Amino acid sequence: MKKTAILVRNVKKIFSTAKGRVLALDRINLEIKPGELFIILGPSGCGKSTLLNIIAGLEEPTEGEIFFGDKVVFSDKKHLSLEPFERDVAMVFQSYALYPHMTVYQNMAFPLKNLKYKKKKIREQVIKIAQMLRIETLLERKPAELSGGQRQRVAIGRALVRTPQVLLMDEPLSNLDAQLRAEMRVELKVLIKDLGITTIYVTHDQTEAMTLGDRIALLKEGVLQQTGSPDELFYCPKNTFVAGFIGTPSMNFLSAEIIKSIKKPNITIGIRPQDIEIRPPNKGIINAFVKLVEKIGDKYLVHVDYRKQKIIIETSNFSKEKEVSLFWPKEKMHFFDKNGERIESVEIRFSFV
Ligand SMILES: Nc1ncnc2c1ncn2[C@@H]1O[C@H](COP(=O)(O)OP(=O)(O)OP(=O)(O)O)[C@@H](O)[C@H]1O
Repeated sequence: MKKTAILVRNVKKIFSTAKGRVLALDRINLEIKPGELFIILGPSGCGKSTLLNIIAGLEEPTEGEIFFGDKVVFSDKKHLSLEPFERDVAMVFQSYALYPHMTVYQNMAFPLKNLKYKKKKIREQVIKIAQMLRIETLLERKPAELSGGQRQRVAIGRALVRTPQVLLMDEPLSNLDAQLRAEMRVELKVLIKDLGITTIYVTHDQTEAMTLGDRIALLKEGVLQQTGSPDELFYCPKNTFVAGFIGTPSMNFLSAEIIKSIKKPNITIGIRPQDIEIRPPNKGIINAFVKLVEKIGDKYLVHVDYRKQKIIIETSNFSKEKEVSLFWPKEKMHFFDKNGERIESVEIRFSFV
């Protein structure tokens, strides 16, 4: 098996608009492995869809190169750009444009008919994928007779029937309600893994990214912040943006100063809400005042004030104290320099400011 399914090299995208140029992507480098479920994550407008469209061949980068396996599918130097169908990609979007006059079966068979598959082969393939998606009983219905979740399954089925080399998905579950989304997410992962198709999945939802992805690339304003497994991004964020974007509630940030150091004295200390323990006053590291307590399921989110900075603690037991002390294990602290970049230092002596 080839080591790399998709290689994105130094991809830059500038849109020219009436109001000037928009730098949508700035020198993006990615290496996606065969069979990987790879997530492109980031806030609205960060360039996720642009990057996906560029990989699909629906949009051309301003600069850079893209490889599918050993094959160049885009190169600015070679003035080469393959069409989407030449790249053998299938796409699923947020709005699933099914043909309303066709049945589910006909919708799913459509891509295979176009490829001039034999009737028997089409039937076998549609039924196989419909069974995997658990829509085999709906094959004779029209899209209007289906629920949102069922329609989205049909759209996914239609993308998968011809077993493309690469599956590209742009927020495919965002039209579904929260419960259905969570269910579909799990099913989708099982299906993609069963089929072994290399998949790139765009979302702005970090929970979705963390549960679905083998690896995640997190973008901010067209710039790649970090690529890694969900655990790498959660436990070892490269900067304060990644640290704050991944995990709910967000990581707490506290200002501090390095003691006995001339260089970079101001730092930020990050501690996740789940890593903080509430103790009686003076029994922890810092004393703080409780401002608000939220109960979410069987958990409490305790909001406290510490020297005008807000800290959130997630805990499973809390009795209504007003004054508390907070404790956390040393190894749970994340250190960032004044530019927000992670500092990998085992021994940092600091004081809060
Ligand atoms: N055709 C275009 N012309 C000009 N600017 C564009 C065009 N398409 C996208 N942009 C700009 O490029 C940037 C990236 O857009 P893109 O749609 O890729 O973001 P996104 O991360 O997918 O956002 P969302 O999550 O809101 O869909 C934005 O600033 C956007 O306004």
